[in-house]
Amino acid sequence: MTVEETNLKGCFVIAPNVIEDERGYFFESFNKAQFEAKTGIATNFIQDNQSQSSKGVLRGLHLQTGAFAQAKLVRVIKGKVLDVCVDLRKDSLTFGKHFSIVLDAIEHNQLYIPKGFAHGFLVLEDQTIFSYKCDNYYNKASERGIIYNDKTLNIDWGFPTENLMLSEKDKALPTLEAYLNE
Ligand SMILES: Cc1cn([C@H]2C[C@H](O)[C@@H](COP(=O)(O)OP(=O)(O)O[C@H]3O[C@@H](C)C(=O)[C@@H](O)[C@H]3O)O2)c(=O)[nH]c1=O
Repeated sequence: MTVEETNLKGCFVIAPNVIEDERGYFFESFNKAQFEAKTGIATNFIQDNQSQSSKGVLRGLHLQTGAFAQAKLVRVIKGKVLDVCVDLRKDSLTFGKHFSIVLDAIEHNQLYIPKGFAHGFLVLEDQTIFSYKCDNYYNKASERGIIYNDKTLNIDWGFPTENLMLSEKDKALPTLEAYLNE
């Protein structure tokens, strides 16, 4: 696997070694020892999640705060997404900056998102299956979020916004400014 740090410290793009033969392909989707050696980050993933979405669905921007903050290792099993993470670490030089990347089931690329980031993705193909590892359990009371089209964050989702499909919960998320004043 190859690992490349993004413009946001501690946030990495990971490309697995995909081995192809006449039957199809094989790759190690997670290898703790290699991950830790190449990122320098000790991991303890304890929950795996999977979701399926139609094209035009946007999930996010989400995070859990406090004792239930989560680092995530995200990837696409089927289809394609534009994945976005936002640095909300208050002591970070890149606070408020985001990183975005297309993740798909052809490249099998992954994104490691540290604790203290908000995360979201826009689904670019129908029946996309998204999968991720988390290093902390789901805790409803610790869930927070920021509206995907926050003017300060200024994320280019590259998709006509009138066609997006969001949960009622996500439509009601606060701006970055309101989140910071919560
Ligand atoms: C995230 C989560 C949700 N749920 C439940 C709550 C709810 O009934 C249903 C769907 O939850 P949501 O609408 O929050 O699902 P979703 O919008 O897919 O939430 C996810 O979005 C992406 C962007 C992330 O980064 C994730 O951490 C997570 O917040 O699943 C769990 O049981 N465990 C979990 O870990």
